[in-house]
Amino acid sequence: MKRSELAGPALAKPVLDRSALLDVQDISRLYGPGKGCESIDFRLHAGEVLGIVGESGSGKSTLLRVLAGLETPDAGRVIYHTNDGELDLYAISEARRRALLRLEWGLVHQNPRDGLRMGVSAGANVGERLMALGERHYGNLRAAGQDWMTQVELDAGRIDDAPLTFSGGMQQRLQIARTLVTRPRLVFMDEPTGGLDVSVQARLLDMIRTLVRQLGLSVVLVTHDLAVARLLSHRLLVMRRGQVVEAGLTDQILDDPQHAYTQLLVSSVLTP
Ligand SMILES: Nc1ncnc2c1ncn2[C@@H]1O[C@H](COP(=O)(O)OP(=O)(O)OP(=O)(O)O)[C@@H](O)[C@H]1O
Repeated sequence: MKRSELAGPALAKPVLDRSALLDVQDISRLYGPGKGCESIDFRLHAGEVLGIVGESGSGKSTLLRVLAGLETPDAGRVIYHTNDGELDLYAISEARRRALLRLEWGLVHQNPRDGLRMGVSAGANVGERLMALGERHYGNLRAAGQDWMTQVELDAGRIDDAPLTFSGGMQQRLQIARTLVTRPRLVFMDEPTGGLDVSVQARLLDMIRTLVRQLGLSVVLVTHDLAVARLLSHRLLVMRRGQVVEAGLTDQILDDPQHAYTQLLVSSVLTP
């Protein structure tokens, strides 16, 4: 991202539904001293985008995997607030955790190949997640495929093409369509614009920002790119060597960082 984009406007604050969606309580997952994540606490509210930032190796992806039910923590609890009550993510069965990811949550990987089935058509990639929710009507599945391809600004005329024939940016759009078609209550994104050309990144970011706003999505976003964090996140956690060194509103943290590490992170982006 360019400096000028970092200085751009923050995501407009939605009227937040202040109900808690996720409570993260003293979570640790360490592979070695300072490697992984340690003693992490925060609450995510409905309609909120929480950015997790920090340099490479600071533990962002480890934390995201634990939050998304993909890696068991050494200690701590992840409490998910459903409409029917609370679920303790690692006290429920593996099958129930998998079902959560399929039915109520969404995960956008940095590499779209990790989130798509490359050999089947774009439409099938979108329709498949709906089928997991019980939709069987071919016409409805196809219409949803076309609708979502349009929403992510892909040519719906390419619904029968395999994602293998798409560019990296197009594959990422398709992965987002596949994730959002089921209208998940909570979405995890790991470097969603990483590995793409800057101009492709900027257009994709713009689209993600629009969808987040329109759908009022609740998102946990991992990024090492402060410009991405600025554009998408309402609040930030800054991680260093597995620990959160600073947390707060995005503008406050990026405009007036308090911790020496955050000051370094911000200045290393701002200094040519
Ligand atoms: N499965 C694993 N086994 C051993 N060490 C691991 C494992 N996964 C991550 N680590 C280590 O834990 C630390 C944190 O890695 P993690 O991927 O969470 O950081 P990150 O902030 O997401 O970095 P990046 O942006 O480079 O992915 C690193 O030192 C990494 O080498």
